Amino acid sequence: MRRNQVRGNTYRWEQLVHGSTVAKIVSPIVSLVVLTLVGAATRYFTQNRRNSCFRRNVADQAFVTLATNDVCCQGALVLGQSLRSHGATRRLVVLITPPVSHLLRAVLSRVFDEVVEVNVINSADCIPLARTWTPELGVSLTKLHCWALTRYSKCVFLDADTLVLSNIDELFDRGELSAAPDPGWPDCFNTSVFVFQPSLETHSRLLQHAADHGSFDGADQGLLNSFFSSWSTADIHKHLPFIYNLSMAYNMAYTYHPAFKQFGSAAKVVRFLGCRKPWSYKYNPQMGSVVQDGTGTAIPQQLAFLNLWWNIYHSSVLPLFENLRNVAEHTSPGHAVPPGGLGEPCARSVSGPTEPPPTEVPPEKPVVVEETPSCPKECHQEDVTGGPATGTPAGVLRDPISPPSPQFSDVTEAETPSQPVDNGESGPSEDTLAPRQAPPAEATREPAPRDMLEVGLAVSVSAMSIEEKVREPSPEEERRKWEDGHIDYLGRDGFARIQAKLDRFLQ
Ligand SMILES: O=c1ccn([C@@H]2O[C@H](COP(=O)(O)OP(=O)(O)O[C@H]3O[C@H](CO)[C@@H](O)[C@H](O)[C@H]3O)[C@@H](O)[C@H]2O)c(=O)[nH]1
Repeated sequence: MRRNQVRGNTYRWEQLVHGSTVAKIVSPIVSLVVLTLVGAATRYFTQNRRNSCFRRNVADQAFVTLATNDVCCQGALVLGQSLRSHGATRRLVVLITPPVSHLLRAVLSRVFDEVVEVNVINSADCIPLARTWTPELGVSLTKLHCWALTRYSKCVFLDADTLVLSNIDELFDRGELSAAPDPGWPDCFNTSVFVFQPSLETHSRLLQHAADHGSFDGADQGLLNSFFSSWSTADIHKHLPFIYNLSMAYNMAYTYHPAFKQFGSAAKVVRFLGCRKPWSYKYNPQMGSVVQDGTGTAIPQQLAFLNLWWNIYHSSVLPLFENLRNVAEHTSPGHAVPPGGLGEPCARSVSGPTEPPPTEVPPEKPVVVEETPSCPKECHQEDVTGGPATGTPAGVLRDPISPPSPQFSDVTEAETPSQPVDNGESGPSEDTLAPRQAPPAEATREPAPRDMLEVGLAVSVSAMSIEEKVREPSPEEERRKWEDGHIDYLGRDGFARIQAKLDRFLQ
């Protein structure tokens, strides 16, 4: 009966509609409006779903950086915090090498979802590369290991000396290999920022390519440009706009100043090119500005970015050290570090893909380590680098998939995929927090001088600086060097010292 009534109503409506001239005019308009509304609603819901999907962390994509020593780790930390503060929705991964100290590993694990230890690829070990080898840059070849991060479907690599100025998640819409032109030779891409697709096949082809052809600049950029040699002509979509890799060289005026004036404000990633990095400057926290010391005065455009870098360091990185130090002070020596790391995370701990990105540490947080205006630089170094109970790496993973390469004797032997891998679903397991049982394969090679760098922080009310110091090799490292045939005949292993040791032994 109800159905009949409905039918009756429909009939009357049709009669009414078809019978009236007004209805004949109104009907298409109503249909059009209804269709438009349905279309808009569909678009709205689809878009919303897509947005909410992207708002969640996308677990199989990552921003990746590299830091082979404690000094570069300072850059990686600022980069990581800048990504977080701009709402990066992908995971953050930092590749480190064995010389990175336990303290820095612990701090890195507060900012990055994964701290992955890889082997140093040093072009000095490879004859074809040796022709153009420069020790400073050779280590950057280590970034090739990013292709072995196959738990991610796509990644964006950023050098540790880059700083993110706004959200750059859209880079994940690009394919491999997307990069910005190098300012020095725009037919080459610059390898400070690039989009890539992890693949073990590409990884081993890259290593093979390095061994077969070397690198025309002795570093990763030459190698990657000759490997992805069609970049300049094949696909314009793989050319990232320059605003994703704005080069800032110290005390060098920008070569195309009008363009900088016109487009500079749209920059999304800035890179501190060359030998003088932000961490080489002194910073005055009261003024919120780097201290110009006359040795390579920064130009105004660069100064703004340098100040921003230091501002982030001061407000969001320094508290992480402070926090760890506090925790270490409350942890008796030999105490196991609890799962989840050392104390409360300042920035973040390992989180699942659905957790919202952590917020930056509020700038109000007190950050001064020691308030001693006239203290000499060295006096606070141990405050940070030598604190107790920081000897346990927190959330540090070995790279599970670095295949060995005959050309690179220092490349890690492949580890079984069954090794604990942080899947990002929970905090680091006790396994991953435990000190490594066996030294990594690559630790048997002699670390390059730059790899032996540690940092000290000199902090006073009016000046802060990150100080590089060359770490004395441990007795274990000394022994390994000796066993590997790296003998310091003129110094530590000189005949006189050996004789003295023998004499002592024979007494
Ligand atoms: O001792 C080092 C040196 C470098 N790096 C890493 O490698 C990157 C590049 O090294 P950098 O000293 O910044 O080189 P630049 O001369 O500023 O950069 C150019 O030259 C490098 C070598 O080709 C390329 O990797 C860069 O992409 C390219 O912009 C750094 O940001 C770090 O991520 C380390 O981890 N440890």
